[in-house]
Amino acid sequence: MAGAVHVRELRRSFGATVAVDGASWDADAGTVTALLGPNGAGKTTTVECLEGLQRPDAGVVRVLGADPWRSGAEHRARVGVMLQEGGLPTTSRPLPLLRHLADLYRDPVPVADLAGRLGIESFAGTTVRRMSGGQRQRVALAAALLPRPDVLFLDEPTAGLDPHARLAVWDLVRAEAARGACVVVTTHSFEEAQRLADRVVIMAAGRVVADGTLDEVRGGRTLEDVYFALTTGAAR
Ligand SMILES: Nc1ncnc2c1ncn2[C@@H]1O[C@H](COP(=O)(O)OP(=O)(O)OP(=O)(O)O)[C@@H](O)[C@H]1O
Repeated sequence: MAGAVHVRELRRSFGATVAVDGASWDADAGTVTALLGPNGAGKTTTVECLEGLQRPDAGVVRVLGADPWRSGAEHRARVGVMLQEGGLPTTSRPLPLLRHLADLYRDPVPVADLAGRLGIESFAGTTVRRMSGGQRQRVALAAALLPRPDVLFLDEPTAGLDPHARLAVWDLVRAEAARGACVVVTTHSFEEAQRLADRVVIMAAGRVVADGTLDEVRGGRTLEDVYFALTTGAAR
């Protein structure tokens, strides 16, 4: 299905701060889109509008053809979300927590599969409170993948992960796209964008300053050069 994620002329302000200033881009099923941009560029605000956590002031956002602000439980079950903070209950251990979440879904990925691929067994006895940041992130990612979502939003999924875990996450994300999911990843890592993404959207000061396939956006230069050329002076 084309156009799994659709953003048109999106605007969202907080008081005098225009967080998103008329952004437009699309992402298709079976692809990974990397959303890049300096701190404060409007990436999280855009993604939260797509997740139905924030309401746009103007413009249109659609996920799987639905307005995420008004959509119900059935729609939400098709959308996987991994937030930076994780939002995991602090006294849980990872495997019972994931098994409990799996029970909420009709056809979950087996917990043992995800736990194995993300190396979660090695800290199975640790409560969320005592986990390292990277361990929490792996559990949050496993939780987002459990329902086999059609659309997956990942906010800096490998920030702070060790190199082995990073590779495992990249493999899993590519596998999600290969089975047909539309994956949107916000990242500050050029390596991550280049390893993962079919398409790249670069935001600066609330606007989209580049949008295309990785090769289109690079245009024969490095992604890093293009990024700095388009975003320097736009940080806030
Ligand atoms: N709830 C809020 N109240 C006030 N201002 C906000 C709020 N959320 C975001 N902003 C502002 O909107 C702008 C865009 O923030 P946003 O979090 O979308 O950026 P970002 O691109 O995700 O940044 P980062 O890379 O740091 O995560 C920033 O100036 C931020 O301070």
